[in-house]
Formats: sequence, C-alpha cells, structure tokens
Amino acid sequence: MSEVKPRRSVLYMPGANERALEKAKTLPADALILDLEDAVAPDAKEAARERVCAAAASGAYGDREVTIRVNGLDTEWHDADLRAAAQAGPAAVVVPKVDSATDVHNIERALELGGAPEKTKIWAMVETPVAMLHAEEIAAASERLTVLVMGTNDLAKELHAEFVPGRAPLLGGLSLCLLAARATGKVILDGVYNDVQDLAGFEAECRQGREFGFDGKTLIHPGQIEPCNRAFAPSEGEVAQARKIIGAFEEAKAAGRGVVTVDGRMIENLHVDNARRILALADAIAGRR
Ligand SMILES: CC(C)(COP(=O)(O)OP(=O)(O)OC[C@H]1O[C@@H](n2cnc3c(N)ncnc32)[C@H](O)[C@@H]1OP(=O)(O)O)[C@@H](O)C(=O)NCCC(=O)NCCSC(=O)C[C@H](O)C(=O)O
Ligand SMILES: [Mg+2]
Repeated sequence: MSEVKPRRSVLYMPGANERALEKAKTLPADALILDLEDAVAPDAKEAARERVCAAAASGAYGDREVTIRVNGLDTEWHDADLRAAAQAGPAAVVVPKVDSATDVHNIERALELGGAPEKTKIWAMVETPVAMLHAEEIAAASERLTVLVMGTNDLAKELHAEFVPGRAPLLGGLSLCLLAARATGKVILDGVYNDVQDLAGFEAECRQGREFGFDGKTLIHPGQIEPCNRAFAPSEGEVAQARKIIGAFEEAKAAGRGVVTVDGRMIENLHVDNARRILALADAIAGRR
C-alpha cells in the first residue's frame, strides 16, 4: 500500500492575514492552504504573495502540509504567483478553476521552468461546469497532480444553484469528480461550509462527504478543524471491526477458504483491502505529532 497521508482537515487562510498565518502554527489541521486568490483584495496581492511564500519556506508549520493557492490562470497575478511559489517550494501549489488537461500541463511546465522542487505537487481545484465534465482528463493529466479540491462556492455560482441541506444541486458534480479521482488514484477534498456558526450543519456535511468517499474537507475557520478531524478519521469501532475482518479472513485463508462471514456479513478479499486501508489511515493519524 502506498504511503497514507491524512488530509482530513485542510484549512484556507487569507494570505494577507499575518495573525492567521501565525495562529496556524498551532492549529490541528492536517494541511493549510495559504490563499492568494479569493481571500485577498487586489491591492494586497503582492504583499500577500511575499508573506505567504516566506511562510511556506519557513518550515515553521510542523507536520502540517503547507500549500499555496495562486490566482487563476487567466488573471494578471497568476504567472508571478507560480514563479514565486515554485521558489518557495511548498508541499503543493493549489490552482483554482482548472478546466482541462492543457491547463494542468501549463501549470506543470511553469513549475518546472520556475525551478520548483520535486516535492511541490499540483492540487487542482475543480469548480466549474467545464471542470466537472473534464474531471477525468484533469485528474489523469500529470503525475505531479496529486489532489483534486472541490470548489463548491464557485460551482454553485456557475450552476445558478442554491445552497440547501443535503446539497442536491451539487451532487452530480461531486460524484463526477469522485469517480475521476478514484479512477486515477488521486486524493479528493470536499468543498467548504460557509456558515462558521452552524456546527450541526457543518457536521452533517462532513458526514455526507465521508459517506461519499472524500478523503477530507476544506475549511475556512479554526472552529471547523476538530469536528472535521473526527468525521474523517476511522472511529474506534471501525478500527476494531477492521482488525476483526483481517483476522477472520487470515484464519479462513489458512483453512483454504476465500470467503468467510463476520457478524453475519460476507467477507472477501476486497473487504480485507478496505479494512487494511482503514488501519493504515488510523496508523498515519496516530503517528502525527
Ligand atoms: C470566515 C472568517 C472571515 C471569519 O472571521 P472572524 O469573524 O474574524 O473569525 P473569528 O473572530 O471567529 O476568528 C477567531 C480566531 O481565529 C482566527 N482565524 C479565523 N479564521 C482563520 C483561518 N481561516 N485561519 C487561521 N486563523 C483564523 C482569527 O484570526 C481569530 O484569531 P485570534 O484573534 O487570535 O483569536 C475567517 O475565518 C476567514 O477569513 N476565513 C478564511 C476565508 C478564506 O480563506 N476564504 C477563501 C477560501 S474559501 C474558497 O475560496 C472556496 C472555493 O474557492 C470555492 O469556490 O468554494
Ligand atoms: Mg472558488
């Protein structure tokens, strides 16, 4: 099994907000997105770029993966953002509104020309109707692309959709992107929940994302981190069940059988693979400082 990195909670923070950048050093998020796009006003873009790149290069964020979200491909800031990010060498460059494999190839080339280290990956935001329809070609476009990030605010805006509990208007797009991520072996993160005071609504959306198969969720406020970590981590019960399944299957295999029941349910090889994935994620979470 390839290395498992927990990406349960991935917190955006405005790149111009010095206090938030400092605060993030102690927050229990698995990853951070230092934002140069939506959360930064045009006049503050250049100062934010410098601040964010210095933060990403500082090594001051411990185990947290530090990424930089650059401005979109069609903006006046994009090229300079990518050049500066390539030099800073974050864990990833998060690129908004990626619509095609060609976009991914252009980003990849710019990172190479900018001298980005191998460790700097591409996280592509999928947040337009075109991206939903091109999700597979985007996900498959490059090995450097390791993560798809749902942009559900932009997607809702483009669809003229409303935000409703259960997210019915967005489910088609979410499913297409999940299919694309799993078909190509990429990680996929759910979109943000905008009401930072509605904990019950947030928890329900985390549960839905987990049930769908998302690896984690993007967040906008520190108060969302702990409930999100809980929602996307295997529970004690799930870990115990995974161990039971693996044990029972090993016994059956030793007795020459390829199928067994655990608590009345059929268990085959594929269920054991899933149980191993759960244990690997639980171990990776336990191994975090
Ligand atoms: C949403 C907020 C504007 C709320 O701000 P505020 O009311 O000031 O929050 P609090 O007073 O409750 O803050 C308490 C303390 O926490 C710090 N804080 C707040 N948010 C963050 C954060 N994101 N990261 C780190 N630290 C944060 C405050 O500084 C307070 O600290 P202290 O003073 O020491 O007590 C605000 O939370 C915010 O700006 N959030 C991020 C917004 C953002 O990044 N938006 C862009 C990304 S989302 C997006 O673009 C989605 C996508 O593209 C799509 O299409 O869907
Ligand atoms: Mg967006």
